[in-house]
Amino acid sequence: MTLKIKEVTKRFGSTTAVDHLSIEIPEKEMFGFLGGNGAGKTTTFRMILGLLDITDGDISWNGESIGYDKSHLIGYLPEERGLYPKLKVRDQLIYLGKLRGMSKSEVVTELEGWLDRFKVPEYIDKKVEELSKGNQQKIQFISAVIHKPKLLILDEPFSGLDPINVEMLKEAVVNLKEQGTSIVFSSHQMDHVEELCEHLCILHKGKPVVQGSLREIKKSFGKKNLIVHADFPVDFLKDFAGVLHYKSVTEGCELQIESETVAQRLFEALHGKGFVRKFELEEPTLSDIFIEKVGASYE
Ligand SMILES: Nc1ncnc2c1ncn2[C@@H]1O[C@H](COP(=O)(O)OP(=O)(O)OP(=O)(O)O)[C@@H](O)[C@H]1O
Repeated sequence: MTLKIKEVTKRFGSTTAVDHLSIEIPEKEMFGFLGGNGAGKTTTFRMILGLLDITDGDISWNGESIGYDKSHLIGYLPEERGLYPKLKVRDQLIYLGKLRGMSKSEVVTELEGWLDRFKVPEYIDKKVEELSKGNQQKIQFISAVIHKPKLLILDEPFSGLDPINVEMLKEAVVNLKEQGTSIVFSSHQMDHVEELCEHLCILHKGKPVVQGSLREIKKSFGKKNLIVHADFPVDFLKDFAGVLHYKSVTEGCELQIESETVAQRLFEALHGKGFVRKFELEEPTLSDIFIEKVGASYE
């Protein structure tokens, strides 16, 4: 089971929201779909769901064209949450589950399982409007997964959740992946993507600017974060050529450097000045990569 997005373009009049995007997402994969505001993420999701026509290109699921008729295979947690406030959780989910071909008893069994898992079994008889925003989000998540979709699209799944609920939802998402669900997920919180995704794509103005495995992407960026802890003042390092950012910390400094060769020069400059307790080159974070690739041309 593979989702294939092939050379997909979407135009709204003179605006090109998605521009020649190609992605493949296999089974048991959690794929990170990143981009700044207006990059084209939601537009892509809506094309996958068949809610928007594709201007050019093709999206297929397991070799077959995808569209509205495949909606029972897909689960979607939209960024703008949309539950009926006056309905009880049970009735809401029965309604949504039936739309996806489930019987009432199947929905109730699944729903009870999920509510137990989220430690809120009593919510079954509550109206949505009686729940806090974060708890409404749990219900919306359940509504996206209750029919056991093969492909799950999560738009900013963790926004608005407290750290305990973030962990609970992460665990649920990882379990679904392990059971075989393909998951595409967008987030502005890079640490979540870094923790959960093996592959990712960063979109900028509709075009993919970084794409591939997280490990390879990091490797190709080189180690540009340097940590220096020393028993003597190290602020003279900030004046060296190739030092892009300098931050003083209690034990020394943290630097961003142009390339690994700059680190070699700094290492030599520290020689004989005193005791150096730490000199460590670190891989860039996903946030560093995002800022370098997208930030440079950000409006
Ligand atoms: N129905 C529409 N009509 C015209 N333009 C649209 C429409 N939907 C989206 N756009 C434009 O397409 C571009 C991509 O928007 P999209 O909502 O896909 O971005 P996004 O990456 O989801 O952003 P965000 O992170 O802010 O949710 C934007 O320039 C947006 O204004």
